[in-house]
Amino acid sequence: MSDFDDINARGLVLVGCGRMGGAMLRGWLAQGLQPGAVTVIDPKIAPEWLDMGLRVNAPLPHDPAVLVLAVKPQMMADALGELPVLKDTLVVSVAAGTMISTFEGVFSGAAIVRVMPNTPAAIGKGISAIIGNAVATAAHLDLAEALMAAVGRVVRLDSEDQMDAVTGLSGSGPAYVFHMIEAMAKAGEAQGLAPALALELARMTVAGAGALAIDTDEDPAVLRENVTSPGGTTAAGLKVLMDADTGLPPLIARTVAAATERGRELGKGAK
Ligand SMILES: NC(=O)C1=CN([C@@H]2O[C@H](COP(=O)(O)OP(=O)(O)OC[C@H]3O[C@@H](n4cnc5c(N)ncnc54)[C@H](OP(=O)(O)O)[C@@H]3O)[C@@H](O)[C@H]2O)C=CC1
Ligand SMILES: O=C(O)[C@@H]1CCC=N1
Repeated sequence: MSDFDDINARGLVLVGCGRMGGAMLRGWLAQGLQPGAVTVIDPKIAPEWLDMGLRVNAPLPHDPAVLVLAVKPQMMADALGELPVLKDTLVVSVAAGTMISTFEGVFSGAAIVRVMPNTPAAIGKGISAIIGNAVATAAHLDLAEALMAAVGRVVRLDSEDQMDAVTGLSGSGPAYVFHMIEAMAKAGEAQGLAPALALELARMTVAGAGALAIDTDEDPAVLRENVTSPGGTTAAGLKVLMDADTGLPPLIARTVAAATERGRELGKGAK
């Protein structure tokens, strides 16, 4: 990615190198970000990051191209309090809930882009939604988009109001899908399959269906119908899964609503 040229020259600061910060960093390094251009601030950084040539808990460069904030929303105030004033640095936050206005209170006059990524970014298969503040120019948004495009697809939002729903859907979404794998494997076991076999079948079924869903222009409903023979096994299964009262649709609706609401609460400072 050509935008890494500026970042490699001026530096990128990553505050918080846990599950999400680490997933993005892994993706960026694979795409050409130079380890020596990255300053990672994380007091309890995992040992795996220590021998990669990163600048770990080192003094910050005086004018980094990008500051990425990837600490938990509940830790954000502490993390922000430890940072120096930065000039001309694009501030990117991936924190759920934490509003752009919170960062504007700390980085006065700065371009700020709020991003909601997800952990498949670690293998370049993430989806990120981005929204900038009023100071963020087209160039700032392009830089944020390029950074996130290095680890997956990017969509731009019209309004920050959409961010909690995005968080509840795609930010948290990989966990729902992993749980689907767990649940399918358990269900296979209940029908007599050995645990390892059931897990392998469930994992590859979800992975293969996901790959097929993005490899074609077909609507997911059509892909579903392609599996469903009239009077066959899938129809019998879907009768249960698609039940309007007890099936997946109301369950997923409640799931995404609960996650979205939690994002709103975090945005209001809930612990
Ligand atoms: N995980 C995910 O799938 C996604 C997460 N996010 C967002 O990413 C952010 C990070 O989440 P996640 O990676 O899961 O959380 P983690 O707890 O895995 O990572 C956060 C890291 O930040 C460290 N940390 C805590 N305080 C500070 C500080 N003051 N300065 C520097 N580092 C600090 C933590 O250390 P310690 O463990 O010692 O506290 C930890 O290593 C959250 O805001 C979350 O909303 C967004 C999308 C998806
Ligand atoms: O669970 C969380 O709060 C974070 C945000 C989205 C995914 N993980």
